[in-house]
Amino acid sequence: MDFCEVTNTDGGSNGDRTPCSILTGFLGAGKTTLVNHILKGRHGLKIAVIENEFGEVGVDDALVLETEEEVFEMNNGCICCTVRGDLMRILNKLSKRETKFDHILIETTGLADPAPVAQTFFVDEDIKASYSLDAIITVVDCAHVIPHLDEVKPEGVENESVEQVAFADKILLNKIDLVTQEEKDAVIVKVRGINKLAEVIETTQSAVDLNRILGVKAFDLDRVLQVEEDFLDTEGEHEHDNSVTSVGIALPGALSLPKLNLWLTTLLQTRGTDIFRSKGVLNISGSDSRHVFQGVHMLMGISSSEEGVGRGWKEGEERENRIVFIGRNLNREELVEGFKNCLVQ
Ligand SMILES: Nc1nc2c(ncn2[C@@H]2O[C@H](COP(=O)(O)OP(=O)(O)OP(=O)(O)O)[C@@H](O)[C@H]2O)c(=O)[nH]1
Repeated sequence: MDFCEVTNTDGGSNGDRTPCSILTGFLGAGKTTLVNHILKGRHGLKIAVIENEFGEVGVDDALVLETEEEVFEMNNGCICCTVRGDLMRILNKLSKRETKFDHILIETTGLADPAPVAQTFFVDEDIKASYSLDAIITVVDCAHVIPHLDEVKPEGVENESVEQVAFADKILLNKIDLVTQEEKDAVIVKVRGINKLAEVIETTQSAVDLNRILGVKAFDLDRVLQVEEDFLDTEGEHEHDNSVTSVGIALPGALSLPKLNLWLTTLLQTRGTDIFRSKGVLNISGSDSRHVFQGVHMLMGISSSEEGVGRGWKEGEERENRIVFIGRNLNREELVEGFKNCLVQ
């Protein structure tokens, strides 16, 4: 992979304020891949990552690279609603540290509206004094985004996918390896219909030149106020699509890889329209490697630490299997039963 040098080594600081980027994009678009790409870059920046994950059984901590950078988890709700207080607390705590970070990355869940997260930087006096919002970076999955952008939600319910594109300062058109030229052009037309001003950058594996996204001072409050005039109104309500839920399962034991492959392939082939996202960390029978499962709608893959994906099991670490499904009409019992059937007896 290309390593990118960030020449602006002050992290695009505004005075003493630390620049922050909000990384957003629908489920499975490539946000964690982008975080890993940034952490691997030779940019000389001391970066903190704040992660928010949807669902009660977290696996994202296992998917972010082992790194010297500090990663903070916020898994008690959605960043744009209930955990905004947690975000403010983490940011305020970090600003009081003696060793300061050069840049903060905030990865939202794929179902978050970035606007209330961005609002945090303008309504809290301590945060305003310590941080500047550098850019909202939206990762778009070219292969899957159109049905999500087109979806008509019930009255009053937000289309988070549209909000994520609308508020973006930088849009990564990711997974261009999965689409034809015509499909990509259709995504560009759709995205441009929602946001005419953001810079659009085509990527695979979220591999973007970091000079184009970090320390860029791209967030423009005036533009956002044109998109949403009550952006600074902290009393403003936003309603999520509650038909999208998650089922998280944690199981001890070892799994049979052929059984698991068959179960997941069949499940996603038949239910992959409703199951938007699935992911997991797995203990496979007969293998000492830690396996990672990734699914976005019907596309899925299982890879292992032996192949260089994720880290291996640590000495003494409990080899638990954790899997998460996010989507509509999920049947917990059926999913638990299916997953359990993949255990080696
Ligand atoms: N083919 C292809 N796959 C990609 C690309 N970028 C990311 N992926 C894969 O897409 C899957 C989801 O990527 P993540 O980075 O975990 O996506 P995410 O947006 O963090 O997902 P959530 O946090 O669950 O919303 C993984 O299997 C990635 O390896 C790409 O450009 N092309």
